[in-house]
Amino acid sequence: MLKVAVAGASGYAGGEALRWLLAHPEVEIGAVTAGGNAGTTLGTIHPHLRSLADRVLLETTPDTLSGHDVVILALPHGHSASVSSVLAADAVVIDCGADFRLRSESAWTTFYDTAYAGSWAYGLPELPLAGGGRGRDDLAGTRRIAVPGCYPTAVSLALAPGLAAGVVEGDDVVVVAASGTSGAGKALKPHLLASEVMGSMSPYGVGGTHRHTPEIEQNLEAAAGAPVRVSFTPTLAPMPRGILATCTARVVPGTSAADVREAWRAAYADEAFVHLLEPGTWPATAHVVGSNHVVVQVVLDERAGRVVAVAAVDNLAKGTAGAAVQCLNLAVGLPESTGLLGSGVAP
Ligand SMILES: NC(=O)C1=CN([C@@H]2O[C@H](COP(=O)(O)OP(=O)(O)OC[C@H]3O[C@@H](n4cnc5c(N)ncnc54)[C@H](OP(=O)(O)O)[C@@H]3O)[C@@H](O)[C@H]2O)C=CC1
Ligand SMILES: CC(=O)N[C@@H](CCC(=O)OP(=O)(O)O)C(=O)O
Repeated sequence: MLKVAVAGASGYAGGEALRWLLAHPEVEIGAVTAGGNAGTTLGTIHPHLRSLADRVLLETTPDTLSGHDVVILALPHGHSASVSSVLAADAVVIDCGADFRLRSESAWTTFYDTAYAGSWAYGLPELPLAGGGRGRDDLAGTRRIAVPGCYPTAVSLALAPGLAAGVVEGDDVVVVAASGTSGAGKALKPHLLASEVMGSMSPYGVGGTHRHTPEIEQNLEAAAGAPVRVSFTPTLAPMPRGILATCTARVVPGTSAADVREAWRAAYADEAFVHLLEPGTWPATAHVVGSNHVVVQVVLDERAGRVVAVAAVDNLAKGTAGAAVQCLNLAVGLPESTGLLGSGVAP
């Protein structure tokens, strides 16, 4: 059995990591740690995690996190470098935060206000890469993994097949994506009050300012093998979980609808968690909530000369904690889908 600690277990991502770890046949849950909630029980914070209700949340220190095979960090940005640097080099550390996602220091300093900490192997196993590889090629046996952001997961999986297959241009990618409110974490924020969010949708981070923009470009550039420019607009939707990303990009002249379909079909034909839907059916967040699955659809808009690619993910599952467990599996040499094949919840 693998002994797994979760830091930030009182938050949404940490709680979701525990939910997946409870369903994992090879995992024993070790330390669960928090910030201000240290000293309280998990049952007070996450009453849905019934079997862990009596576990006391510990402080997040090198002592409480040492002695584990795997440590999952679900902390706010800026904390992972100091926490991970004191953990044993042979422990697998999987960071759900943004700290180690970007390979470009200048992109980091443009979009984040903490010091650049470097980059780790990027945890998007299904990402099709230029030249035929996959994101997972970097992950087997790795000890340090950065889990992607939730929007970059949805957008990258929606569009990368077309860029990797050379049927889509990368210089004019436009993305509008809606997220449920849990994407913003559990801390109290005025714009997330029920009376602000219920019955309303609103954009934020508009005008190329959202910090996921460089991460999306990094992924799509890895798929295209060439520079990519993205205009990304996130929106907040009145639902607790889920992301729906609607992405458009110009097609390479001469590309047919069949070429488009084949690029996406081939990219995901063998994937356990990413599913290209039958023509005419479109992704919905309700189809993936509670699961580690991603649903994708693509169509050629012939009048506009653009593909429209849509993906739905659960931001807390494949968008964070499910991905963390998938990366754990790859890092320790277990089958990638171990503990993750459960269905979603509906309605
Ligand atoms: N929510 C989502 O959909 C996604 C989140 N992520 C990433 O996962 C990470 C966690 O996000 P999320 O769960 O949403 O955030 P939450 O605000 O819900 O949880 C944050 C967690 O970090 C703990 N924490 C805060 N400050 C400190 C500190 N100084 N020292 C130790 N622990 C601290 C909190 O403990 P306490 O409450 O006890 O103070 C809590 O357990 C973030 O980096 C986020 O970017 C990534 C993808 C998607
Ligand atoms: C709705 C909402 O506020 N979402 C968050 C994204 C959450 C996430 O995936 O990203 P990180 O891991 O990079 O924090 C945001 O827009 O910042």
